[in-house]
Amino acid sequence: MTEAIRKSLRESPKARWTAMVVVSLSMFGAYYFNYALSPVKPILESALGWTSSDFGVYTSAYAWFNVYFLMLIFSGIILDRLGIKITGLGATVLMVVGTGVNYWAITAPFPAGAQVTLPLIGSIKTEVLLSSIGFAIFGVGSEATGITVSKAIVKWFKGKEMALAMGLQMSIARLGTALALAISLPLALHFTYRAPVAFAFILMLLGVIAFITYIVLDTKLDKSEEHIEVEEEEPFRLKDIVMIISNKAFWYIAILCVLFYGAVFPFLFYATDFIINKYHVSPSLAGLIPSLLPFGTIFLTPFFGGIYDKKGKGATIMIIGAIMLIVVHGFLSIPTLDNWIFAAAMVVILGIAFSLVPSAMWPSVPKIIPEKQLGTAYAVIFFIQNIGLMAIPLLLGVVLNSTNPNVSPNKTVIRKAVEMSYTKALQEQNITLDAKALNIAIEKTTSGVVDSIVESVSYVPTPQSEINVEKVENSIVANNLNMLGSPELGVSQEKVLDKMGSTFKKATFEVVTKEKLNIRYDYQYDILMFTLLGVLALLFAFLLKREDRIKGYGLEKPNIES
Ligand SMILES: NCCCC[C@H](NC(=O)[C@@H](N)CCCCN)C(=O)O
Repeated sequence: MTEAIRKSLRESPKARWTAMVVVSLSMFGAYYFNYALSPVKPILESALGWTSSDFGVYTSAYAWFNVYFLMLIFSGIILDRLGIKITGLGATVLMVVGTGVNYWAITAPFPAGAQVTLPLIGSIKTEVLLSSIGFAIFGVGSEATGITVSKAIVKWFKGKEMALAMGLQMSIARLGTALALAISLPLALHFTYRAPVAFAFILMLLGVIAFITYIVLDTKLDKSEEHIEVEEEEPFRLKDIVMIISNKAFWYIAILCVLFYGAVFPFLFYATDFIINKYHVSPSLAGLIPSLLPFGTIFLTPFFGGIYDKKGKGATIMIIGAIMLIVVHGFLSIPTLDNWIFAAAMVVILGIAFSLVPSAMWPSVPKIIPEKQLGTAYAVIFFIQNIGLMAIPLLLGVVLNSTNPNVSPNKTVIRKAVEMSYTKALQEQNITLDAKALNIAIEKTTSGVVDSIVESVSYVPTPQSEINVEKVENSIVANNLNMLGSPELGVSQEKVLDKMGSTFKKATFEVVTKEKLNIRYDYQYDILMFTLLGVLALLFAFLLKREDRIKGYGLEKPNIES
């Protein structure tokens, strides 16, 4: 392997830490954009009529091209063959293009209800499809930048504070996530729902500038090593992929990665709804609890990285993180522990686990795989991780629906009754609403009723066999119209619609709670699935430690060479 230790620019702490900060800034915008639209979901629902499943399609699009077109694998090979500079520049430009397409898609005036029909996906709103394509292009750029940044950090920090540097790189990236959680909604409320995407576009341009600055530093590093005696490395060849995938320890890390991230990211995706359903809290408080996690990791990931650099124990750190994962999900699955403060404490512990494992896992890869193969190695790990992050939420959805078979049909009953109530009341009051506005009003009223029942009422649901769906629907409609009463003269249409919304919420609430319809999701089996992922992660962390003992990779040794 290349050994360049005589007066290389790497020897200057100022130079290598500057390089770390500059290259990490190219990922800051990526992590911002990844989460920029989540807080804006309700606004997009009312402004563009997006539904939750539209959001599901949009979110999953991040991995489409990386997984189905193997773009991540190609990115890894390109990185190892063409180097950090070309790959990083191409990848950051791709993020700009993807964000630009996304912005255009939500700005272009498509006719209301414009849809396209695609094989496998079925009918999809034109703007959802186009913004998803933008997000998929962005996903290719973002993941390719991720592996490039990792390889760049190894280049500057091998034998030095590599885990601290990687930890700080992740912190800088997660600051982008924190920024998205903090400012996306205010930006959208103050300007328009397009503002967070426009801001992401600016961050992506800054990301390209940051990477160009990094290229200058990287070129200086290469120059500083030109005259140093180095043992020449063989260039990367395609057969190197075989070497990577025939390495047992590499597979243990890749599997540990997908299991561990699979028990964190998809949990965060479902966490708000899980907390509302199990801990009886309002959606706004429930939304705050999962956001504790990224904030904690900003400080803890570099902290644990620093420990790994100085004291070693990389495999042990991963084992501890996996144990914490099991404890957290295990406790969250216990039905009687239903206090939200307890849930918040568990999320904080999950944050510690989510700092421990990444702080040791990513810097361990260069101890197992030679530097010239690192791009491909990181790419294969990211690829497997992306497959898991696409598949696990789908599996969770299937488990949730099959363990709660009545919840979704009962919610449909409520929605249908609310829809019938609006149609009748609007007819009676001679108001014509366009289909989009009507749909939004129905969605808002339905989710308002469901949320307030789940938050504030606890009852043993009536067995489904005893529910007469038609009778329940008719009672809801009758109660809604009865409570609404006759039209008031001289009141604006806006006020009438507001009154309909609030009255229908109250009246529907009364009937649903009287009939004791089951509309609360029980997440127990999903959380047990996360616990199982944790158990498997622990198993692979132990296997990794054993393999390290056999092969002597040095995972338990400090990263800083003395
Ligand atoms: N030096 C390696 C850094 C990896 C950080 C890691 N990122 C990922 O795993 C990406 N593949 C992002 C996946 C996110 C998908 N929404 C991290 O911990 O963020």
